[in-house]
Amino acid sequence: MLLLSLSLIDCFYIGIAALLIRFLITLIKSPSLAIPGPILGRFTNAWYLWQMKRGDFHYTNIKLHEKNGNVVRIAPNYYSISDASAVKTIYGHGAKFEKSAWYDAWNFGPTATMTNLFSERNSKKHAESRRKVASMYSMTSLVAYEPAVDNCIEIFKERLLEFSKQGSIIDMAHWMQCYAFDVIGEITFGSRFGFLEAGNDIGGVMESIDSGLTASSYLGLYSWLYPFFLWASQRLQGAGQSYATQFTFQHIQQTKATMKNHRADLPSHMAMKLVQKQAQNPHDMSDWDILATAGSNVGAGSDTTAISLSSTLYYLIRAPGCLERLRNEIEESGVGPNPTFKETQAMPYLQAVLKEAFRVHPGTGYPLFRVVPSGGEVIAGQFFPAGVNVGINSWVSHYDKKIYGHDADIFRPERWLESSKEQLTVMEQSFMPFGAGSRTCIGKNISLLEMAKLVPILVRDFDFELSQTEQGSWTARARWFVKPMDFEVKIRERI
Ligand code: HEM
Repeated sequence: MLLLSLSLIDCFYIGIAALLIRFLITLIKSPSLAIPGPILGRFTNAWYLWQMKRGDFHYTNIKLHEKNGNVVRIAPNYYSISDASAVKTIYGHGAKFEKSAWYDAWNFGPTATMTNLFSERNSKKHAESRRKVASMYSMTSLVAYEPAVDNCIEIFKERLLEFSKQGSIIDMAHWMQCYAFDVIGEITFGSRFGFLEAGNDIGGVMESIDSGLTASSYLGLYSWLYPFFLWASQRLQGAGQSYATQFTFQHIQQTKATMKNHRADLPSHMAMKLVQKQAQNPHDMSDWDILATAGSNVGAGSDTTAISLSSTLYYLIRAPGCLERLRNEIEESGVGPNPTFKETQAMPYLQAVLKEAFRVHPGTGYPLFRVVPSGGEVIAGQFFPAGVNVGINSWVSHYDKKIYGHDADIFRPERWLESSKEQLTVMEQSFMPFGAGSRTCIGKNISLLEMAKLVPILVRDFDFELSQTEQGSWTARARWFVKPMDFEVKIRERI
C-alpha cells in the first residue's frame, strides 16, 4: 500500500539514499579508513588511473611509502605494501593469493575469457598451463637458443659500427628494442622480425604493443569493461590483423606444414617444440595454447628485455668506475669475440652489474596485485579482509633503504659482491624484477641469455656518450613497463 502511494521521485530519492548507505557501510567496513593514502583514492579508482596516465607511478609509489609507511591505499580496494616479509606471504609458493581482476584486461585472445599464462587468475589452471611449456624456458633449453642470440648480436654490431663511422646520435632504447624483438622472433619462430636490418618499427609492432599495454593497464581497473572494449576494438579493426599477429600466425602455420612434411627430430625454436608437443598429445596442447605462448613471448619478452638492457648500459655509462671494472673483468677472462653464455656465468662482476641494473630500474612499475584469500590475512601488521587487492611494487622494494642500505638510490653493483651472507639473503628476498613465487617470469632465463651475451660485447667494443646535457638523467614512462624515453647516445668503436 505504502509503495503504491510513493511517487516516482520518492522512489528515486529512496534509491539514492540506499546507495549512499551501502557506500558508507562499505567504507566503514573497509580497512581503508585506518590506512593512509591519497584522499581521492579512498573513494575511486580514478586517482590510480590518473597516476597511470601521468606515467610516473613507479616514483609516486616510493614517495607514498616514504610519507605514509608500510601500507598505503591507492584505490578503494587496492593496497600497496612495502614490507620484506610480505613478499613470502603474498607471493610465496603455496600462498593462496591469486592474481587480481586487473589481469583480466590482459586476455589478448579473440574473446575476453581466453586467458594466457600471464593473465590466468585461477591457480590450478595456471599451474596446468605452466607445466605444459615450462621446459621450453628452462636453463637446459637455452643451449638451443644461443645461436639465435649470436645471429642478432652480429647484425646489431654491424649497425653500431655504421653509427660509429657516421658519428650520429642514436636512440639506444629503440635499438635495444630492435635487438630484443628480433631475438624473440628468432627464438620463438626461427625468424627475425627484421627490425635490426630495417631500423624501424615494421608494421607498427612496437607501437601496437605500447598501446595495448596502456589500454590494459587502464582497463584493468575497470575490468568489467574489458569485454566491451575488446568487442568494439575488433569491430573497429575489422578483419585486418596487426603485423605481429600475422607474423605469429603465419609462422606457426609454416612450422606446422614443415613438421608435417619432414619429421624434425630436434626442434630448435619454440614454435617447433610447441607444434611437436601438440602432435604428440593434441589434448594437452590446443591451437590457442600455441598462439598464446608465442604471442606472450613477443608481448612480454621483448620490451622488458630491451628496457633492462638500456638500464644496464645507461647506468654503466654514468658510472665510469663500474664500466672500467667490467671491461677489466672481460679482458682478464680471456673470452673470444663472442662470449658464450657459459663464459658469462663465470664473470661475477658482469652478473653483479646486471643484477644492479634490474634493481635500480625494474621493467614493470606497478604493484603486482593479488587478492586476499578467504579468512583474510595480516600483512605488515595490518589485517586485510578477503577479497581486497594487495601488492608490492618492485620499485618500492628495490629502493627500500632498510633492505639495500643507505645508498639504495645509487647504482653500485659491488653491493651484490660485498654484502654479508645475512644481508644478501634479505636483499634476495626483496629482489623481484621478475616477480615472485609461482607467477614469477617464465622468460627470465631467456632475457638473461640475451643480456649476458650482449653487454660484454657492447662495453668491450664501443664507447658511449650520453647526448643529454642538462641534468644527465633520463626520463622513463610507466605504463606497466617502465620505458626509457630519451636514451640518446653517441657511439664510437673502441680500437
Ligand atoms: C628483463 C626481462 C623481463 C622482465 C623484467 C620481466 C618481468 C616479468 C614480471 C615482473 C612478471 C610477473 C608479473 C606479475 O606477477 O604480474 C613476468 C611474468 C611473465 N613473463 Fe616476464 N619479464 C622479462 C622477460 C620475459 C621474457 C623474455 C618472456 C618470454 C620469452 C617473458 C614472459 C613472461 C610470462 C609468460 C609471464 C607470466 C608468467 C606466469 O604467470 O606464469 N618475460 N615477467
